[in-house]
Amino acid sequence: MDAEQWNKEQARVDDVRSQLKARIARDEPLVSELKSQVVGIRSEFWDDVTVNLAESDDRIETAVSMKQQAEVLSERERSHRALRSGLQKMRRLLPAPYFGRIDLVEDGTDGTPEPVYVGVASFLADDGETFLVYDWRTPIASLYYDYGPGAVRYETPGGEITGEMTLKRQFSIREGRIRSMFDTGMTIGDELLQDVLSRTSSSQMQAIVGTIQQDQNAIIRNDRERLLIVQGAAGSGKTSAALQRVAYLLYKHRSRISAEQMVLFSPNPMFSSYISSVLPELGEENIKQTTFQDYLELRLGKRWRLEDAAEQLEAVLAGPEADEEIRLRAAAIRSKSSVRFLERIEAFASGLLRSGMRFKGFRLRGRVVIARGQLEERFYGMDASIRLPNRIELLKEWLLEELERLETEERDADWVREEIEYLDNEQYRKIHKSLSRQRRAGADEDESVLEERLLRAEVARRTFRPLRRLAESLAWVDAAGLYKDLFRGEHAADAEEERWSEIGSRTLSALEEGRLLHEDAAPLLYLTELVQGFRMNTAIRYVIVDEAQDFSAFQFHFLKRLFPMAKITALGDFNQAIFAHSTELAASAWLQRLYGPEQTKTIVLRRSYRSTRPIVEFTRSLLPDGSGIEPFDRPGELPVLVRAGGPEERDRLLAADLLELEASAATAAVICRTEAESRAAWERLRRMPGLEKLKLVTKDTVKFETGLLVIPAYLAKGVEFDAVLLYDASADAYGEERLRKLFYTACTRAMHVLRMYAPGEPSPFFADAAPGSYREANPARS
Ligand SMILES: Nc1ncnc2c1ncn2[C@@H]1O[C@H](COP(=O)(O)OP(=O)(O)OP(=O)(O)O)[C@@H](O)[C@H]1O
Repeated sequence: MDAEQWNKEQARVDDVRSQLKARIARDEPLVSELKSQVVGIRSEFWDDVTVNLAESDDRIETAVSMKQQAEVLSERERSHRALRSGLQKMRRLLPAPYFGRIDLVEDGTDGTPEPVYVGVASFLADDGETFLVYDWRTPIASLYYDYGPGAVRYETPGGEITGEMTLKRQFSIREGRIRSMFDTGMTIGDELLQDVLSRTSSSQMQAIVGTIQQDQNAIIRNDRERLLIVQGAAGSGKTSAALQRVAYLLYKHRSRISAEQMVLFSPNPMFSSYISSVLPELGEENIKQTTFQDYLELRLGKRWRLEDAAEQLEAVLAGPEADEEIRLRAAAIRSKSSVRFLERIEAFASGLLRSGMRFKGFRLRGRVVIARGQLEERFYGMDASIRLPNRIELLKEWLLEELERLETEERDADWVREEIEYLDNEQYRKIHKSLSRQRRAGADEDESVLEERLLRAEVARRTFRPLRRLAESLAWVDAAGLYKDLFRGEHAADAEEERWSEIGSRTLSALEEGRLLHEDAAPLLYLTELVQGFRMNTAIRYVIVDEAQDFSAFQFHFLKRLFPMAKITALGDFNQAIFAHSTELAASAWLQRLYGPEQTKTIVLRRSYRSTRPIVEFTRSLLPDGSGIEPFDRPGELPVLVRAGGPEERDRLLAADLLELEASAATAAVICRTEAESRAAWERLRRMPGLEKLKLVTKDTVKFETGLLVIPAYLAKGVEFDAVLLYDASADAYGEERLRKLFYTACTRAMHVLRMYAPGEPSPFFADAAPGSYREANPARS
């Protein structure tokens, strides 16, 4: 880049910055002035309105006066909000007003190229028309991500615009100084990306707007189909794209959709904390984040001891695959997460229209007042065309009426007389108040008769209250009983799932003990909702599912029903499918069918940005179909397999490496297979000199912190570390084929350094790695 160009661009940066500073200086006092006005109006609201309610004229005057004040207040609040948000944007732009420039000659104009500067927010000149900076989410800015110099086109709300791009330039600006500047072709410069990717990790994910790649941009701006599936290699920017997508959608639909109308399903609370700063960094409010486990807890948690996904995984990893119990458990998880089971539950639910429904009767003081049989009789006495949830609703209405009738009837029962003795003072006071009211109203009953009548009514009402609540809650539909039926008698005999009868007896005994295994939670809830009717949330417009390969068929069906007005974005990587119930995303026929092919789009991301080229070359060669994964050309050291004579030696070598890495890496993570292994490793390592500060991450850790840490592989999903030290890469730990994806997931967390320690024979996965893609070290012997 010649000096003249550089100086010109620097002069423009200086100019934009001085306009920003002038505008900030102008608006700052205005914002504080408006704020004090708002606070003032709020506190004086009642002083300034004439409150006089005595005469009707006064009342009108009061209402008018209040309305006027309220209007002034909301107008000031609006202006304050708008000005404050403008100020925040300008402050964000000040250190680096933009990161890109394209020159565009629109078709039908005089041929003069129009420069378009792209930054994190728009900034207009004082004339209110000239864009000094365009927000990266404006339609014209999409050219920056989608094209290189040459013919271009983009969509605007007013139609398509075509033209020619004559220049594409990227900047790295810090504190107002241009640090680097490149003219580029199609892709957004490797140089800048190199620069961004070579940094060390942090406790929070970073925004990537300056270097979004074309395929990522397609994810960010897609707003057509109901379901967007993204299958992307480890580190290909799925989570990043998802978050910039949220920012884009909030901008695009800013007058219609707010952050509360979006929800992101993340794998665990620590991951939520890791990504929580991206949207604020982009000037947007955070959207609600939740986990599927939270939803299950909310719906089922009170009645059951609910196992979570981590506990399930730990159970499956607790012993060798050949272990009979483990094999059975894995088979159960697979079967219960399958589409076949889902369809079987649906068929079972339709069968309930004719027979097999289960209810729980209502008891009052140990006596059955509404028997199961009565409920069944009414249920099956209804017209055959009425759907299950409608029948339940009708039955509930009948139940409430019936309870009311019973309550009236019961008032005269002897037990009521006895219960009256136990009424507390408060109750008595209430009744006497009501008594005197009725007296005033002219009731001519004898005082004591009237009192007794009221007391009896009160006792009956109190006693029936829990029954009424029960009726409302639909807990009288015996959903667990119905679910158990799937594992008993004719239904179990019909099942095609492998080893169903053994799975059945395990399931039944867990349920009897009040334990709900993770794989049973979603199916049980699904069956319950098929019978009782689905609860819906119609306010949510966008649902983002990260680590979507960990969602089962049931969970996707839930999302569809739970959020009927939402578009769903499902991002995942089948190669990181560490749970037995995982979904193949792009290749999954049933997922494609969820909304139908017309409403489904799949985007595949192949390029991996997180790790250096040597790490990607090593990790992809562990996969049977890994050749499709493209490394980004960032140099680094070869992954190392450190052979140790035994666990003690491994600990010593690993501890020495940790201490050495501490100087260069913001975060070095010792990754273990399970929580139990992590805890044991942590106990051993932190006793070594210098490692007292080593942190242990568990599923209860809610905040992601940098430093030296020990973490189980499944919790490390989605996050990244400068250095990864695989605690045990021996055949003992990773000898089984089923652990390949867990091994891959652990290794792909590394950005710059990957070291794997084998205290015994190394895992057979090393034999599959591409020749020369890692080196061996045998430090103790060398
Ligand atoms: N276009 C980009 N520009 C700069 N950095 C990027 C870009 N795309 C991805 N990255 C970086 O690559 C790393 C991995 O991104 P991210 O976590 O979004 O990937 P992922 O596909 O969700 O990974 P995984 O499936 O392994 O969890 C992050 O550090 C992210 O900032």
